[in-house]
Amino acid sequence: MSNDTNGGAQPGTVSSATPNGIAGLAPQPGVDKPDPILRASGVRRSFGGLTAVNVQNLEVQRGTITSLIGPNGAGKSTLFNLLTGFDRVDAGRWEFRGKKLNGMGGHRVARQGMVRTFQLTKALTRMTVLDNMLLAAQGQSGERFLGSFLPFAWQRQERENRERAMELLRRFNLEAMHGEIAGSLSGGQRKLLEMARALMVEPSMVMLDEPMAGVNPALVQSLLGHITSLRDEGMTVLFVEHDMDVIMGISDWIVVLAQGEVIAEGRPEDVRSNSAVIDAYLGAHHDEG
Ligand SMILES: Nc1ncnc2c1ncn2[C@@H]1O[C@H](COP(=O)(O)OP(=O)(O)OP(=O)(O)O)[C@@H](O)[C@H]1O
Repeated sequence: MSNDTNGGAQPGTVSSATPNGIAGLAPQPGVDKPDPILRASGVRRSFGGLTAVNVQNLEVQRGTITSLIGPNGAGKSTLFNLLTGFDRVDAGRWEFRGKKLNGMGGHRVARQGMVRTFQLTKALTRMTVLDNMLLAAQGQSGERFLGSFLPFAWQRQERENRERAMELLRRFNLEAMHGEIAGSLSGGQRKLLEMARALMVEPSMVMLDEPMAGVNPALVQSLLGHITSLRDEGMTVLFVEHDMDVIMGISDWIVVLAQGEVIAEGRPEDVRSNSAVIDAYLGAHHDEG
């Protein structure tokens, strides 16, 4: 697919570098990081009698690619939703760049610089690629509010948004598709668009929810290249992904959840050989069987 080219460094080469001061960290659940961008403690969420998330302590080191993994039902999506303001905790607190986020809805969280990707909804697939990008900026920056009082500022903002949108579409090799209906994109191109949309608000951290799901294996390397480039530009990336090969190859740090709790953390090589992780995955397979 000519529209999906590698966005930067080779993903296979990044993990051994362990950038940003985490190389010497002890691979312990809940270990403090030297320069955390996100810190969570005592975060709990139950559904009826089931404790879906019970995270005592979790820090994400600034400028890393950190992956959240765990067997089915481990609580990954629930934790992701809680941290990004799309679900409410029963208890706990978390802060991003030193600012408490408890109680903030998703749009306010995004305005703090922590942005998540979303799968394109039906409505979005009927809009053009460019309009998708412009809507992402509008939904997250409070632009409507500005426009209702200051039309000139709004016009300038709109022009800047268009410029940024086209620049990002160029970066993700979607420029030629800007006038096309988003629903006509391939699975891989949709994932690129989802990532590009998240970047409209110039976040300092992007949270990717299964960015490789449904993507043709040939395009996975391209997506990984883009993710690595984001990290290399100084962004922090947190992602939830099922594919172990993908995670081991690209992550600087891995957090493993099982039954809602962080059971292990470390560099890929630490996690790969961790017996608690192996047991959790095997246990989950037994439960399924
Ligand atoms: N809205 C909800 N109502 C009731 N139970 C829920 C709800 N959301 C999640 N759960 C339960 O909470 C637990 C954690 O689910 P969650 O989706 O967070 O896990 P996950 O690690 O993302 O799993 P998967 O990898 O299968 O997507 C599961 O037992 C799930 O059934």
